[in-house]
Amino acid sequence: MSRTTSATVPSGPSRSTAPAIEARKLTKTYGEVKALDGVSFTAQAGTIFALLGPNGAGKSTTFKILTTLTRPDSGTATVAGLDVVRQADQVRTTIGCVAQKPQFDPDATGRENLHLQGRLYGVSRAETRARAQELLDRFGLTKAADRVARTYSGGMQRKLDVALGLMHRPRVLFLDEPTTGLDPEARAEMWKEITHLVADEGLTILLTTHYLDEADQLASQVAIVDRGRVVAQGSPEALKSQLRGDAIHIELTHPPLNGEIHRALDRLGTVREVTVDATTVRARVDDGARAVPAVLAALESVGVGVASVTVSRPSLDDVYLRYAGRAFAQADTEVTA
Ligand SMILES: Nc1ncnc2c1ncn2[C@@H]1O[C@H](COP(=O)(O)OP(=O)(O)OP(=O)(O)O)[C@@H](O)[C@H]1O
Repeated sequence: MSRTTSATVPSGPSRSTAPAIEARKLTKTYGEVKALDGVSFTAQAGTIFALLGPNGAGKSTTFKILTTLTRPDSGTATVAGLDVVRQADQVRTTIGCVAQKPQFDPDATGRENLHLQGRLYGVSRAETRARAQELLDRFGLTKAADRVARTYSGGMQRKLDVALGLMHRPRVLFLDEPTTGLDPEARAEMWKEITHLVADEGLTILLTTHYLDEADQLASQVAIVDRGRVVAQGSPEALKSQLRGDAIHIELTHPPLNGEIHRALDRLGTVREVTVDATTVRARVDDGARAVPAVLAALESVGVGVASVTVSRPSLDDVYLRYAGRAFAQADTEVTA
């Protein structure tokens, strides 16, 4: 199914009105693949902005353009008011960048890694020592500071990577999938650190993620990216509150016959935005609890077996479904496959 529409949802005031990042109609093609097809968004200073999308949506390509690692084919972007193509060198000293792949030297200690990073950025010796200690304390790495980084847990290694990105006190920090591969506890800790960073260091953070809950929890603004385009943008609350009523999620016992479910639910006149895939039906209704008996009866009348029914308030998953025309998990698996 093709995408339906796109939207920008207004939301409440942010801490500052100056844009820290502006992307305008970015395009990028790799051979036959159109990775970006006109990506535009604005992130305000002093906020956390999330680029949320399934695998292959174009998040990393946008990240690479904004951090000057690659150039767009067309379109423009500024970071802290600097053009990412024409003023790439200045952008590099203004931003911190934490890529998906580890950036530390596994055979050096945490402290040595931080000292080296400080020197690479031309930070004075005294400031490097002080900043390294400050970051080790902030990320709970002081005890492990003089152990080689190879011996750190996954969560500690990720924290060291973020600390490296902060050594030169950047104004804007880019985090590419900051919690991928972390266990739930390490993930929660990383979320806490990211939130504190914005408050304590006055940073703007742009993070890419394919975790809906991560964008929902952390970001004051989210741009949902699908197939190289921003299909919806706004605060998580504003995006969700746009969707009227409740979401109904029905797991079927076996794949449905083509068209049967749509016809049966349409006849009820109270069910909208019905999507059906392998063994799942999703739809929206004004009052979930009231609608469920009629929905189940309608499915039974066309011989469809139901394994479970869930009624929930709208989530970012529902927002994605509305604007991309397919469920987030389905899009994630399509590209992986
Ligand atoms: N260097 C490259 N050469 C060829 N194709 C590429 C290259 N980089 C990205 N692509 C393609 O461009 C599209 C967007 O990729 P991108 O990595 O930006 O997506 P993503 O949203 O970051 O996904 P993921 O979370 O899987 O990294 C994908 O189809 C990808 O295969």
